Amino acid sequence: MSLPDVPARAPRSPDEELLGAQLPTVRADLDDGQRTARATEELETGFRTLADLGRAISIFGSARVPQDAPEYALARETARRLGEAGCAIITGGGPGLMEAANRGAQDAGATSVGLNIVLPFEQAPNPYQDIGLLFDFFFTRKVMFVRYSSAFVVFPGGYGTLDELFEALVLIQTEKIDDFPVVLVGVDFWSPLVDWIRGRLVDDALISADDPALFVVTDDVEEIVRTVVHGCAQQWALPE
Ligand SMILES: C/C(=C\CNc1ncnc2c1ncn2[C@@H]1O[C@H](COP(=O)(O)O)[C@@H](O)[C@H]1O)CO
Repeated sequence: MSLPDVPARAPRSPDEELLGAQLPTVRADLDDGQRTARATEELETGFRTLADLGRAISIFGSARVPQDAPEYALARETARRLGEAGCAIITGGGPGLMEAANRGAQDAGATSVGLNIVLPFEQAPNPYQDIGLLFDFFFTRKVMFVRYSSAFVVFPGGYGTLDELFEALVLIQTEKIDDFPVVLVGVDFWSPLVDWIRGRLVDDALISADDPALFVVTDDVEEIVRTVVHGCAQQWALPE
């Protein structure tokens, strides 16, 4: 079958240049060696920059929550408390709950890290970052969240937040990582998903009966800090 003769448009992002490289409709600007080099460079820069970060927690949540929302205040307070407990805070560096968490880290004088992502639309990094890295690729950035943190604290969010949550759960379930707390903050927000996980995924035998125990759901900052600090101590072989 011959390919249609259509004009190839410029890729809108490095992701599209990579992921659309087989398509006649997206112009291929690089060869595979150059694409590999681009991803490798992101990994190397991340590894070099974060090598001495020490204990850190990743906090995730919606890019769209405004500053006056209760979730913003809770994310800020959670990050502050985790910062006071001696942890650096890592976020996606964007607006909304990412900004709240970076801000809370700085409130505590803890190191505040933003793993910013280049997006096809205009987007400024939030101004509360001590270390800001800029990634073209989501997949290289995701390596940093897991490698450099000892737990994920996940606030309400959309596709991006769910992607980050489920990545961690798959890594734990498949024993790629262990002693890695995942805390879902917001009982009201997360309960329908948790009910579906139990009532559908467990009942249909798509996950094991004990897989829902891979995460904790709470609204309580004390419980978040306790759960996360315990996981950190296990990973870093620290006394509690
Ligand atoms: C969509 C909008 C802004 C997007 N800006 C982002 N900047 C940095 N990181 C982002 C952004 N969007 C998603 N992420 C990652 O996913 C999580 C939030 O996604 P959600 O879909 O909003 O839940 C977050 O933790 C980031 O790592 C303007 O509205």
